[in-house]
Amino acid sequence: MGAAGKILKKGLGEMGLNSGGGNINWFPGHMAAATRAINARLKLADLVIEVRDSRIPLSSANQDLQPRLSTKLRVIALNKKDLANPNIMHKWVDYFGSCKQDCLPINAHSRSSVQKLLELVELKLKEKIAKEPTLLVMVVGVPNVGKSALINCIHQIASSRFPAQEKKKRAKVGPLPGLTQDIAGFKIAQRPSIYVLDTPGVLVPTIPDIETGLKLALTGSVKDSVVGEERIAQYLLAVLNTRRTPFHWRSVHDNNLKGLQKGTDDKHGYNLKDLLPKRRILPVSSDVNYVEGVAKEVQCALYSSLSEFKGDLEDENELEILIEQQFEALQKALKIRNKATEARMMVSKKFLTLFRAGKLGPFILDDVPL
Ligand SMILES: Nc1nc2c(ncn2[C@@H]2O[C@H](COP(=O)(O)OP(=O)(O)OP(=O)(O)O)[C@@H](O)[C@H]2O)c(=O)[nH]1
Repeated sequence: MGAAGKILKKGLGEMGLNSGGGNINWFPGHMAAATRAINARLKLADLVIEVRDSRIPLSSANQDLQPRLSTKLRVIALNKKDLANPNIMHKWVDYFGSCKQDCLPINAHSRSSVQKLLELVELKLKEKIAKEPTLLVMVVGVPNVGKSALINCIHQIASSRFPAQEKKKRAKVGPLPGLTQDIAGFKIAQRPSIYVLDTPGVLVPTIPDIETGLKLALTGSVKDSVVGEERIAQYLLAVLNTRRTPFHWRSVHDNNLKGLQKGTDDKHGYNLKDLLPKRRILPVSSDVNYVEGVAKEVQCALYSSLSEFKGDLEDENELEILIEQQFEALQKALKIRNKATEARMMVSKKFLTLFRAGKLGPFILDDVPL
């Protein structure tokens, strides 16, 4: 386990949680029922689209259901590819290829991306297509990976392919003759008919260790309240520092400094432009600029604190000291003036929001297995 892993283990240990992850109640109440429900519906599916988060291609799987899923015709859709590091993505595609598993990085908000996924699905179903009149595709995945976004996009594509179909086309299907049942889905192909079920199967993520739990929390598959925003932010800082990511933000820092310098230089003289009434800026673009500006401030703060740090990043105690300094630097960068107790929570929430929206850059948190 790296220093990032140790830090979070230590932090969670103080909360009285164990390091194995097995005894933590990550998903109170729903586990067994959810798994039973998915198993029953999986029987009906001719092909399964397993949606995973591109940022955690392995951690966003459900290990309990993998044996079951691997017996089915399956395509793994690595969703949110826009948030994942494109320089590493191809290694994951190669990895799944080496496991003889079809996989495709997608962005569920992009129609052309989902269209490519449907082409792959139709190709995989080609063999079955010869034998069956109606085929069913089911979308499954752990919470928040983008199953609904994908299904909505498939619905749009289906409606343009078959404009006559009502909002919820009902497909008559059944696992055995005589046991036909009505299932709601969208028709994406004809002769034979291929339907994509309109309700996704929500899988319970597997949490074999705390680090996996933290990655799932960081990407939104585990509720923040289960671990706490501060610990998730602490983990994110540990990951960024041990990967030396803030060093990549040097140019952001240098450009920011140049900008500040220019700002003070400009103040020396009057400028006619400053006296004219300001043009109204559309709120949407000013919001975007504001968020970009905040993200830059955060990157500069983390770059400065890491470059000034003289300790050993592999030593968990020293890394922890750096992280404490960075919480303070982030508070300034984010202009949070609340009391110390509230400030930490606010810093964590804003920092996580920036990361989750991809404003700190694209990441892949899992390592490709050797
Ligand atoms: N950046 C990005 N965001 C996405 C993408 N797909 C989905 N999202 C966002 O991810 C969040 C979760 O998407 P959902 O479609 O609700 O995910 P889900 O898997 O149905 O979630 P549950 O209902 O909790 O199981 C939403 O904010 C989506 O807008 C994507 O490809 N890229």
